[in-house]
Amino acid sequence: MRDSFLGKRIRGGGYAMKGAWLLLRHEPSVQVQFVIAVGVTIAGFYFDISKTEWMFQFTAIGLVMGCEGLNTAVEAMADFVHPDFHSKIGHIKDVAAGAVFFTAVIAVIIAGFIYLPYIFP
Ligand SMILES: Nc1ncnc2c1ncn2[C@@H]1O[C@H](COP(=O)(O)OP(=O)(O)OP(=O)(O)O)[C@@H](O)[C@H]1O
Repeated sequence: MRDSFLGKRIRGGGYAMKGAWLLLRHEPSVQVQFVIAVGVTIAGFYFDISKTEWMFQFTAIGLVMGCEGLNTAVEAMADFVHPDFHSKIGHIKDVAAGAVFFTAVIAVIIAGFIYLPYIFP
């Protein structure tokens, strides 16, 4: 069972959940995003948003937190392979952070589309 197709997939899922827990436990940026995700989920219940709005909201949350997790992995990898200061490492980290920025801007726009009509009817 351990080395079967299903066994490997189940083990992979366990590693992924461990990684998600590590991000939530140790990464301040992911922790902030998690608090914001809980906040907008409460807001979603408060304003009784539609099913489509829930889908966009969860897509935005998943995009931002997923991208932030990958950015954290890129930063850790960069620091591991080249702990010293190097302009190439700086470029790699800036580009990875830029990817998170794209998703964060889109998430703010989606939040505006969802909540502004409820707040200013
Ligand atoms: N080794 C390095 N060489 C060159 N520039 C670096 C290096 N490390 C960091 N930088 C620069 O500093 C910025 C911040 O890097 P850092 O690794 O501290 O990430 P951070 O945004 O502070 O994330 P975190 O708070 O999660 O550590 C990078 O985007 C990059 O411009």
